Amino acid sequence: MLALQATVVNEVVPQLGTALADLLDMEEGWFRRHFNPPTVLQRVIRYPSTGGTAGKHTDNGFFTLLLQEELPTRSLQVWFGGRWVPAPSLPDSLVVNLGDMLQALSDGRFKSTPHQVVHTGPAERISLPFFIYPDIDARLTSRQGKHTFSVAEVMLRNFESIWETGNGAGRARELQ
Ligand SMILES: O=C(O)CCC(=O)C(=O)O
Ligand SMILES: [Fe+2]
Repeated sequence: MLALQATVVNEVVPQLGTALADLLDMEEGWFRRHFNPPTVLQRVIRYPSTGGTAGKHTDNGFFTLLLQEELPTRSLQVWFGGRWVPAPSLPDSLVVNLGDMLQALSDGRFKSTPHQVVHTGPAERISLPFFIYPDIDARLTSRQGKHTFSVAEVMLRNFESIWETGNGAGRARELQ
């Protein structure tokens, strides 16, 4: 494993995951039990210097850790306070986007983060998202019992929606 992947999986995910589970008021040991191990999807995205975009969407996992190349331009935009806010790429930092599974597990108390990428150059831009899900074999129930789902089934539905039917990711359709 690369040093970056080891830091993400062994340090950032457990610390942030435990803190979120606490905020969600989940029972003692909930994070350890359902993220043993976490499911981590890693992607490398290149936006050419001539420009490139990622349409507005939410990520469908628990949360996403996004490492952005340090550029003076702010291509990642986050929907906040009723408008698109550009997110800076700060040195040695990760952007955290909350995912749809976290929204469901919190019975809607936390909202997944709508975001999009509008990159207009002049340099190329590389981003490295780590999509963090619970154990792929987990079946989870939200804090108030309103949602129950299988992690594997939700992941498969998301894959089909993006890559087979072309309907976009997460809450993409709600955001239109
Ligand atoms: O390239 C980025 O900064 C974000 C990519 C993204 O939102 C995604 O892959 O889900
Ligand atoms: Fe995303």
